Amino acid sequence: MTVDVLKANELKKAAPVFGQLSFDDHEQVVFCNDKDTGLKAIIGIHNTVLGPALGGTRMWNYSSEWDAVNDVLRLSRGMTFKSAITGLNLGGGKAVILGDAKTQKTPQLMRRFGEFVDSLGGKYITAEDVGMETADMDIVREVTPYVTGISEDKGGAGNPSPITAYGVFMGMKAAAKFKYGSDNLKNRTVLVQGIGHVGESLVDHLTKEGAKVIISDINEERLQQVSKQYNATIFEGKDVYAADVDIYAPCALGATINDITLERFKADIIAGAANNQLADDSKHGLVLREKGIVYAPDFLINAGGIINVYAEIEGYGKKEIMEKTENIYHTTLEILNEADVKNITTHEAALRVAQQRIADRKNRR
Ligand SMILES: NC(=O)c1ccc[n+]([C@@H]2O[C@H](COP(=O)([O-])OP(=O)(O)OC[C@H]3O[C@@H](n4cnc5c(N)ncnc54)[C@H](O)[C@@H]3O)[C@@H](O)[C@H]2O)c1
Repeated sequence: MTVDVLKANELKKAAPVFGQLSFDDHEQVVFCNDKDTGLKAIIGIHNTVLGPALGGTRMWNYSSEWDAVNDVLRLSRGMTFKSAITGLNLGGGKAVILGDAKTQKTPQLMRRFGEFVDSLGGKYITAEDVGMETADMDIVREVTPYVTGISEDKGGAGNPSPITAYGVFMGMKAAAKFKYGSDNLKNRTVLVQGIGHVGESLVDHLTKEGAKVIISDINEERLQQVSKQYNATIFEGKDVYAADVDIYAPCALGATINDITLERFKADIIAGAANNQLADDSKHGLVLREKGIVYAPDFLINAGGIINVYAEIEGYGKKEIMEKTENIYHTTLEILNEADVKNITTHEAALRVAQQRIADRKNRR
């Protein structure tokens, strides 16, 4: 998934890895190459103070290798803060495989990728992300124990996406409580951008709550199917960012909140599953605050998936998974109030909590 923050030309001007803004003190970056299977992958390990770096693998047809490097670095950094704020003993990491998941993903390629993960001896633990299925993680499991998100019949916690969607729903309700004084989303208009694994499940929760759901996706077939199943309205306008809705839920790409889109938002609340929604954390977080748009930090409210896969390591069950995910409601409300009191962005408020937990652990060592 390309990120709008720095384009290839700008990245080239910076030092290739250590000099990138997104490098941000990564502990280790591993480039994996295998001619026989066509595998080209990058594993980013941002921080392991709290535990092994856990984060999914994304397979995406990047427009350049620079975009892939930038994406994996931004994503693995985000995982550090996601696990820290959620109270999990995990560090932050992520992997990207360069290529088209529909045409270039083979069992051989996934197995080879698993061998690279295994070579890190547990410092990085993988899972699924965009372009990956639970079945792919089952293949990775054949060659390494350092994988989560495997099938339930193979001892895993299964597909994390429905849990992620539930956490996003909780975060969205908390944001509504903060903005409107009530967390009831009945009759609120919610635009869900991207109705993939997480987006569709979010549509399900919203529909059951009685919200007016509008959906947008680049996949026409999915649009028709989800619209029919949940009686959701397909977005017909030209500009999804200017849609006249109460809540915008980005569940597709990162960096959709950027210099170009920011001026156009009419929504009161932004709460969605996509990672790295703010193209520039501090700059765009501040503009949202000035415009009075309540932004529920992505790495806080989309943590349901990591809570689910962490169960495979810690051995807790569905009940605890759901309780921890439901708690996203309270944490989100606390962070929104904290940001308000301290007059800082909601992203900054969440980041401070996460960074403090990491600093405390480091000091105790
Ligand atoms: N799956 C999880 O548990 C999880 C956990 C945390 C964060 N996330 C993040 O949530 C987002 C969605 O994850 P997913 O697993 O549902 O992915 P997915 O690949 O299943 O779904 C993504 C959907 O977005 C659509 N899409 C792509 N570009 C679009 C565009 N420009 N406009 C509208 N739609 C577009 C795709 O067609 C697809 O339907 C990703 O950013 C992912 O990193 C997912």
